[in-house]
Amino acid sequence: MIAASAGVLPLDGGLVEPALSAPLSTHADVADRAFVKRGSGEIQPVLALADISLSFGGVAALRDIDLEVAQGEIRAVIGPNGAGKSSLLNVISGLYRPDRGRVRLGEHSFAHVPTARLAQHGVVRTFQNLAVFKGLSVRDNVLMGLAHRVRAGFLRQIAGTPLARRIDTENRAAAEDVIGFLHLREVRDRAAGTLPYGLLKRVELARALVARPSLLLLDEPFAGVSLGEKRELAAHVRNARDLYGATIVLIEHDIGVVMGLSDRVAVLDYGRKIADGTPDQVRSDQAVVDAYLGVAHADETELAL
Ligand SMILES: Nc1ncnc2c1ncn2[C@@H]1O[C@H](COP(=O)(O)OP(=O)(O)OP(=O)(O)O)[C@@H](O)[C@H]1O
Repeated sequence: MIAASAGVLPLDGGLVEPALSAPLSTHADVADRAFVKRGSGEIQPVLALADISLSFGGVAALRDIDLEVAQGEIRAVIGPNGAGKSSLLNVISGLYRPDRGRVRLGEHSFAHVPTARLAQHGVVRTFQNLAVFKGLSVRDNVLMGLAHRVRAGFLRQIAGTPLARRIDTENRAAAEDVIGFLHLREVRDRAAGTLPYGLLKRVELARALVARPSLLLLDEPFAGVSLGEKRELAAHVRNARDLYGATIVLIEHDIGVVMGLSDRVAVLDYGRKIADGTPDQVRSDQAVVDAYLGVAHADETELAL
């Protein structure tokens, strides 16, 4: 087995009922609408990393990484412990400045992504450790996902005006929409701290989605979630792409869930990208097998997923 958590999840048939009715996309659909067309007709990925390298002292966390993420794609980055997954997500979200290389978000290219302006570029990131406010209701937690839209100082200035009321009404409508979408209506008034962990992860996803990001970065979204909750959460992540239109990049340890959910998977090992392709391509890639097992294998070896 590739890893202790690498069980096969029946994701193809195990989707929970979506809150909205729309056809679910196939991998072929994603390939069709893979890139944003520029005026010139040139195609452009939503996210592109070029030649990214990053070291900590003598440790090369990332080496010469190229990665493209197409619009509407669910793109996973996997790899053994210490492979560089978190470093990569931190570079994309601007928490780390790479030593070399560029990050392009849509039309904008950065040597160091401005983390404080991520939302302006349509990018939202979740963190591995839950960042839910336990004393707040589910609804208020979701509303926090819109807090960046209007500066607090401006809100204070316009308090009580029709504009303030309109912003509040629009925000509440957006929150209700995503609460319904993620099947959280029954718990919307409950304090988040009273909910089980799997539901909290869903609240976090709701808070990330409420701003309708064009690119959603998920940091180990399935960590600590039970098997049944993983299936449900995976269906919600897929629906976030299919019905909310978010392009999704996720780093994840649970390879089983990744293989069932992702359109393409990039594999890191010791900071290098050693494979990049569809789940089937990656699953049978000898370098990937070797990286996970840490030993050389006969050519016919396949990942036992
Ligand atoms: N802030 C940091 N300071 C020093 N070294 C770091 C820092 N962040 C990452 N590293 C090192 O960079 C390498 C890649 O780490 P990273 O956390 O990106 O890997 P990972 O694939 O996310 O690992 P895991 O799956 O265990 O979370 C490791 O050798 C790690 O020790």
